Amino acid sequence: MSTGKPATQYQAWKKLQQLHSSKSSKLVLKQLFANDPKRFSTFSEEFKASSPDVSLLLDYSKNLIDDEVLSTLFDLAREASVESFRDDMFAGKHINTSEDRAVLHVALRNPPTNGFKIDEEGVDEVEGVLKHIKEFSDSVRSGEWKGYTGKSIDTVVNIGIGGSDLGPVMVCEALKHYSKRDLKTHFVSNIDGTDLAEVLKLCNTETTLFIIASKTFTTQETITNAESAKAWFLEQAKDQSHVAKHFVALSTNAKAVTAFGISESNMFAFWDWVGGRYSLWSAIGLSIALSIGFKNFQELLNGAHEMDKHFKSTPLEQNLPVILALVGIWYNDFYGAQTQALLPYDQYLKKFADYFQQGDMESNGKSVTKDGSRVDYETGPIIWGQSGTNGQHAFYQLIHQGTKLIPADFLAPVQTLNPISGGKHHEILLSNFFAQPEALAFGKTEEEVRKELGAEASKNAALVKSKIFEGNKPTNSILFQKLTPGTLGALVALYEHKIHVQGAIWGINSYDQMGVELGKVLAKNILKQLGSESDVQGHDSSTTGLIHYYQKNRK
Ligand SMILES: O=P(O)(O)OC[C@H]1O[C@](O)(CO)[C@@H](O)[C@@H]1O
Repeated sequence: MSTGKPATQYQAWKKLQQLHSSKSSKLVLKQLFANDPKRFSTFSEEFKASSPDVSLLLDYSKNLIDDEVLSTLFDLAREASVESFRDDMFAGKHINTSEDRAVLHVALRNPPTNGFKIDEEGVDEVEGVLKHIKEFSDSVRSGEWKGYTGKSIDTVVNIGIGGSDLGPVMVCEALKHYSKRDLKTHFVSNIDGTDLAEVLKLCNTETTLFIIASKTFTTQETITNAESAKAWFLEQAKDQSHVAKHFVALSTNAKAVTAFGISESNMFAFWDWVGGRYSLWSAIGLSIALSIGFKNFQELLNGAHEMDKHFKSTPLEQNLPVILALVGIWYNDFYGAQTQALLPYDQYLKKFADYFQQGDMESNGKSVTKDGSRVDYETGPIIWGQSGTNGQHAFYQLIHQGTKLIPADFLAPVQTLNPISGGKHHEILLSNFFAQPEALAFGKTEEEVRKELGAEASKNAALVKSKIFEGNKPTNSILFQKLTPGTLGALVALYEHKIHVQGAIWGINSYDQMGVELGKVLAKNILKQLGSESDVQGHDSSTTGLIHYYQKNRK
């Protein structure tokens, strides 16, 4: 188990505080690189999976660290029992203590041959569900699965929210290159009727398959959207028995699925040891398998499994998720950085940051430790970002010259999947991928600006100042070979394990999400009161005023 101790109690934490006060002014990237020609090779690690396609290089040399800081960060990981907590997860211990659950998404991407045996209900059913996914996706993709008028399926609509949406959305976008183009995939998540209404305009009842994805099968948004989709379908199809050809469910809740009108044979199961935001590897990935085919889905799982093996067996000093987690903690807890940017230089990864907003922020956005003490240090960062080079023309100004420290991860493929115009686009893209971390780290001095401006510099002091780049902004750079399903699996697992390590050090439970409950309960109560003004009871004057304004003005 993780110690669950407040992180400030670790000796290494105290030492890191001292190191930050005594040497942060000396951790200047320009000097650190000048003093050590081997800095890149010292502070970079390569990950190679057994499949030659899946490899990546993590360069973390452009961080505000030296040997002493880094070795103290590794001491912190050891003191916080990161290794045994990791082993507990793989062993199926109930590390999600508040819900008394194992955390076993790693068991979903575990080939059956390596003897990973865990005594937890459902672990031995993983293969069976994968087989079900294979058979079903093959049959839909081949056209063998027919709708109620005998036509094949050409449109898939996944209805789900949070972890039952974001993973499939991100992966289907990321692996679009491998997708079956004549099978359209749509995602409906928001309770806002606009979301469903706009997707239904693109669908034909005869050829559309609805996937109702909900771990609990009680989520208000998903069940309401699913019911409206079923009503839309039945308006045309008329006969309730046709639902079986057009609606399938992904859930842990067989009772609620059958009550909704979907038979158990059309249900793809998973288990409560799969957290929603870690569920794309489970039956929740059905839309992925439909889009890219089961073989590619399996490769995605295999790539993640390779990263699991790396995380499980590599010494901390060479362990990529551990390194990312530790340098993240250095900024989050000692430099006071509030956010972490994820900046993929690959258009296919444009949803990567959105996905890890839930992955990271729902996991580590906690303020009490596992034993209930209020933390007196910062926990999970705000995750944000977008694909390069779009971000450069939007928010990089603030990263370069604003007042905030924004640690950023840059990710890019060595090889593009679309080498158009003789590879020109990719070379331009990558030149930006290389240039931005360089500019952030080394900046531009006043002297350089003055030289560049020539005579004008002496006339316009403000202009000179505005053109200075202070530099010393930390980044990680991740270069992967090519965006294959396996590589994506490895990248996602890399960040999942980073989140795990950070949660272990902060002593929090990364695997529950109590913070989403209160708003849900209040909304249910308010929904009952929206009928008339006199029903609106028990709120503050602001909430009451807003509801009354709505009631007076709705048509
Ligand atoms: O799959 P379900 O049960 O519909 O839940 C959807 C999402 O709601 C949450 O519980 C809260 O947002 C997430 O953790 C989960 O991914």
